[in-house]
Amino acid sequence: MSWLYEPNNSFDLDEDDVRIRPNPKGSKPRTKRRPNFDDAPLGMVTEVHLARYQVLMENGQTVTATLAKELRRQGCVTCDQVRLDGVVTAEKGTLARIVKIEPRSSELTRSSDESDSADQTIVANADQLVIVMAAANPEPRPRLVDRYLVAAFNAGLKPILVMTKCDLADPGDFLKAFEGFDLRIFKHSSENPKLEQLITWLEGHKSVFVGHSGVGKTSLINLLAPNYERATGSVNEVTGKGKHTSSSAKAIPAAGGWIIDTPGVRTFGLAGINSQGILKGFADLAEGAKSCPRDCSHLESAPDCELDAQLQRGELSAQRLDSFRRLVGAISSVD
Ligand SMILES: Nc1nc2c(ncn2[C@@H]2O[C@H](COP(=O)(O)OP(=O)(O)OP(=O)(O)O)[C@@H](O)[C@H]2O)c(=O)[nH]1
Ligand SMILES: [Zn+2]
Repeated sequence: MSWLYEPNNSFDLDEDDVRIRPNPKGSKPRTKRRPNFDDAPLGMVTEVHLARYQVLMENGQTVTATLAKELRRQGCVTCDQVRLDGVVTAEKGTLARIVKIEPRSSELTRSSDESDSADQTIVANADQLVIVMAAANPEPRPRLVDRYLVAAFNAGLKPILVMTKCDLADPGDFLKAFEGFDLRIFKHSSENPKLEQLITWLEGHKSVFVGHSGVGKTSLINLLAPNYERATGSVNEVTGKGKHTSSSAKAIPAAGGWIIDTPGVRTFGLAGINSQGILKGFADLAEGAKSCPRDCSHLESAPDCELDAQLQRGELSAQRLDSFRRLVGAISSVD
């Protein structure tokens, strides 16, 4: 448990409170005693750039801040609710300090495909994932949508699939593969944008937009947030990959909620995600799966999978089970 959650009455120090560490400089030993920042000014991180955090405060001002050393290991990301200490003003050249990160309601992480490297949290506290795919040019990629769906369900985010460039091709056939998911679908064409339905879905939510290069994600965000100019140079034009030091998710107020643009995030690794995470997107299957043998893969090949028994008894939809198994298959093929 971190020092942030220490009860207020624990400020009487005794010897156990002193952290013993090698102290070559002979400076004073550090103690656990720290101020309580529960009432410090609160804001939301809208962007992280080169260890500087843009924090939108409750009074509408945007303050630039650094992250207290104690919080660096924990990490602070876009949409984190944070408390500030120091010079909390929007004045140029001043720097505040993030001294507390409020508990997160969700974490969207880009887990690596190599299980030994660390996951990278991209956005905190979001509740929707908007998957942007083009109907053509570039061709839609069903496997990539599956990966995004796994990431969304695992993080507890509601997915929305936006098909762009519907003026170039009819995405009807492509979309048939996604009928078995709890997934809202929006068809878009920049030639004739009719965004009302999408805007109602975005209202009051924090929605993370993801998509691979060229699908029209920036064009769409610019339509939804006309005052937003994406910072250029955050994505390498040649490799299409974001530079880790400079690219970060950026939260933009739009459509009565928040749109979070993710330059440089093209795909999500799936290592470390298990079928339990995917079941979060399949409430109708989750109950039955509890009766499965321990470590059941829930795949068609799994012996005694309770989901098969339920299917035979007509208690669940074959389409839903197929869709669930397709996503479980996607994570299994990585391991
Ligand atoms: N025909 C058609 N073209 C579109 C549509 N939306 C975007 N485009 C075009 O597709 C190209 C790519 O659009 P962008 O918005 O830059 O795509 P992006 O997904 O942001 O791509 P990156 O900048 O690489 O991340 C541009 O030439 C757009 O004009 C659409 O609905 N229909
Ligand atoms: Zn099972």
